[in-house]
Amino acid sequence: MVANKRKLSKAPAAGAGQSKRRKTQTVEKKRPVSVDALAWKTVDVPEMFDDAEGFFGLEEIEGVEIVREGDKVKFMAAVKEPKEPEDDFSGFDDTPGGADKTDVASSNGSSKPQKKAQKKAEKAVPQSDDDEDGDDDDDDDGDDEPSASETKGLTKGQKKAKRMAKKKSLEAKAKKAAKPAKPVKPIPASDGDSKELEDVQEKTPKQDAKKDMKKDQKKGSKKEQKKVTKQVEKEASVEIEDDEDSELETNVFTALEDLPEPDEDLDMSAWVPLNLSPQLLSSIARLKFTKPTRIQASAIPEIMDGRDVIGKASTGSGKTLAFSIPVIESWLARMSTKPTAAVDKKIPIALFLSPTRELAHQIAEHIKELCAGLPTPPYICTVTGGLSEQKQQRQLARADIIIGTPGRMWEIMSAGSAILDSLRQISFLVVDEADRLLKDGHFKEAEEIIKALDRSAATEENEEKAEDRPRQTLVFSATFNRGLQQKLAGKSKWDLKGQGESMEYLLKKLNFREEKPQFIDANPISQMAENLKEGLITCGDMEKDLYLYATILLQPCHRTLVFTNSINSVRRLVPLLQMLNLPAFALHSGMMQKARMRSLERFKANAVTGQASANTTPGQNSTNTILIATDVAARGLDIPNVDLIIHYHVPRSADDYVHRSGRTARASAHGTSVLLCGPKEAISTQRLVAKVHAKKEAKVGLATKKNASGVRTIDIDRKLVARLRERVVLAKAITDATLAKEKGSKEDDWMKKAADELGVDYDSDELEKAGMWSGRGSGRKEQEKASRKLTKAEVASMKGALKDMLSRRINTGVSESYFGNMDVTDLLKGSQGDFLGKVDGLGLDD
Ligand SMILES: Nc1ncnc2c1ncn2[C@@H]1O[C@H](COP(=O)(O)OP(=O)(O)OP(=O)(O)O)[C@@H](O)[C@H]1O
Repeated sequence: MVANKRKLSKAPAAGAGQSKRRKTQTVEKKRPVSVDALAWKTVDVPEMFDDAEGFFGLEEIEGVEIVREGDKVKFMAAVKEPKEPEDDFSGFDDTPGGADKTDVASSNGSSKPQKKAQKKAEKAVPQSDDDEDGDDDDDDDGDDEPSASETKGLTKGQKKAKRMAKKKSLEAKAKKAAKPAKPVKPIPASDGDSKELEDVQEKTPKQDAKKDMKKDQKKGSKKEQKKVTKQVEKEASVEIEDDEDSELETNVFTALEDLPEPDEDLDMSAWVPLNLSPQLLSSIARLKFTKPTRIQASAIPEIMDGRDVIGKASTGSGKTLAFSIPVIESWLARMSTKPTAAVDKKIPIALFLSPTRELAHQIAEHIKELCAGLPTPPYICTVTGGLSEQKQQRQLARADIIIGTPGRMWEIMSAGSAILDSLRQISFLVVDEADRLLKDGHFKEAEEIIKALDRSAATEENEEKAEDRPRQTLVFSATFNRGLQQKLAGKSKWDLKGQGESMEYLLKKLNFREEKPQFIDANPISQMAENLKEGLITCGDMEKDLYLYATILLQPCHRTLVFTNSINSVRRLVPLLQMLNLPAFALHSGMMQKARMRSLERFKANAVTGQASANTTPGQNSTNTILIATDVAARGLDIPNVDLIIHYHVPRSADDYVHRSGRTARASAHGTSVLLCGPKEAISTQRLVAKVHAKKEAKVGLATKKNASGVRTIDIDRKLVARLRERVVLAKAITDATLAKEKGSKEDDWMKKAADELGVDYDSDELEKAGMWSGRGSGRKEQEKASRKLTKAEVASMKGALKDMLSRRINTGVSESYFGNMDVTDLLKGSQGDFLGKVDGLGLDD
């Protein structure tokens, strides 16, 4: 094994002996290259595979020598550059605000052909859009890692997609049998050194791929130059050992080096009643948190007293530290009494469960920040899907605190890993966002995890008695259903027998140590954050894109988070806003984990404080970054300076509304939440608002301007919005054309290949005529067809027209004949660089 490794590392070393100059010239010389540094060509598969799970992509490569050394394989190729990781919207400029700059036909006013193309576009892409009402098939309910029961119930389309993928894979295997030495490997690893290549081959969980490769190696000669096919998981979980993982993990949230030094003069007396250790107090001072929040002040002493706690407090009120501080205190106490025991036999002190991957990583970062000042901070391990399981298994073995999503956690626990034994000895089980985590998609895994934790290590069969168990249970959220709250608060009977698959049932399963856990409700009156302003804009069902754009332009802010109810909407809105020069990024559960993390990083990184002014060029408004997300971003995410939340689709439940809106106005910050409401959503919106504000006001409903609490109807300047229509229609036409072309060519390619293999003629028009595309979605198909028919020149011309429009400020209604008498500087002081004249924003500040 060692000898082999030496051999492998020797090959590049020989090259290293050459002069730098010679090295750069040896372009054609074959050298060992990582699988992912090869110039893979994507084999198109139809779009219907996009939402299915597992392997759905194929890539191929030619001109690669495969060299076998012992049980290792090297790929020899004349490849210069490592391949860039795939991005989500290949057809669009990845740079925020990226309306295509090279394709522009003219920037000097709309030319005749531009106008013609524009008209054609407006015809081809009507104002209506199936997607705007959120009634898509690709709902994303904000849960990560669907349970086994969920994947079992695949839709017809997904099953068909799986069947076809299987067929394709069998065909590929059959071809491979004829041509040996075609290694198949799942998912690209990133940085292409041969060590990583070994890791991928040794550790990939995709056993089929491994078997295929071994077979090929046995059959093939030592050196064969063949066409290699690799399978790619598209937007699915990636199981790859990769240094980039840890880099991303630590970069997503505040880097620890950035932490300020403790301020000696800080008055920390408000923390004294909590009896924290001087070490931890100094760590909190470093974070400049001079007093505990309400939930921290109430929950920390109870937890430190050894009680089980169910904590409820509004979004952004510091719940993470409320349950983390006592865990760290307990860990410090353990370290001071028996550090060697803890080191000898690593028993983690706590297991935290989170419903989403991003939240799990964020909790880890918050705890790391808290512990940054400690002489020996605890080792924290995140166990989430989408990243290398092998690496997580290794980290688990030395973890003091484990933070995981139920899906991946159960995957590891159920594999009979040694970690089970030590997990049974944890001192804390923390369930964050409990109302989400203990139901729906996570129910089964959560139940299994709890059962496994309670099984006696000795018998493996019997559950331990609660009093014998060392574990405290902490359950937190901003929302618990009202019936449950009453039970928890002792107002009705805590009798949860026979509740079936409900949250109450699982809470009972949590086997609290006490008959009744301590229920702490830090915000019994309102669930909403104190400094949140809520507004509602009514618009036509099919005008949401226009009103979304108008809201973003009218409300100057640093970061805007837009929530939709479907993945398709995210996929469509991101390029649409980019086409309108707005810096938009995507986040949904169909994305690969690294792409998700990258989006979050970009969303956080781009924001620059500062208002637009007369000097701001149109199109460079003061909204610095926009994240378009499904409910996967609704829970727990703590991103600074998010000042505006837009609900593009009305949320499915009042709780979702609370959590989405809670991404702004966190801690003591201010923020705004705006619902875009079409006529179809009016009733559900009324109900939702009534539910959310039920306790705060006797008379519930939408608030008037005078009645400032609750959700205010925003009197948006409709004339001004109308002035934005033309550019939105044009941007939408360009976006739809690009998306339709991409989708169309994939489908056509696939059908042609299938027809070829069957030996029949392929004619897409004939297929359509034969009614293959009729039924649900046929209207959308028609639109797509019309969009696809736009020529390249027409699209380029439309881009030119759009660029021209975006370069001009939007007149707010000032007659140009008065310009001579006006103070132009004052005139240009719009709330955004996009407007000529002053605009009033959304009017929620008065
Ligand atoms: N005592 C404190 N003083 C000031 N800021 C604090 C304090 N405790 C926590 N914070 C900060 O408040 C913000 C929100 O905290 P946290 O993410 O824990 O909220 P949460 O209650 O869990 O919200 P959600 O319900 O949305 O998950 C974080 O940025 C955190 O650093």
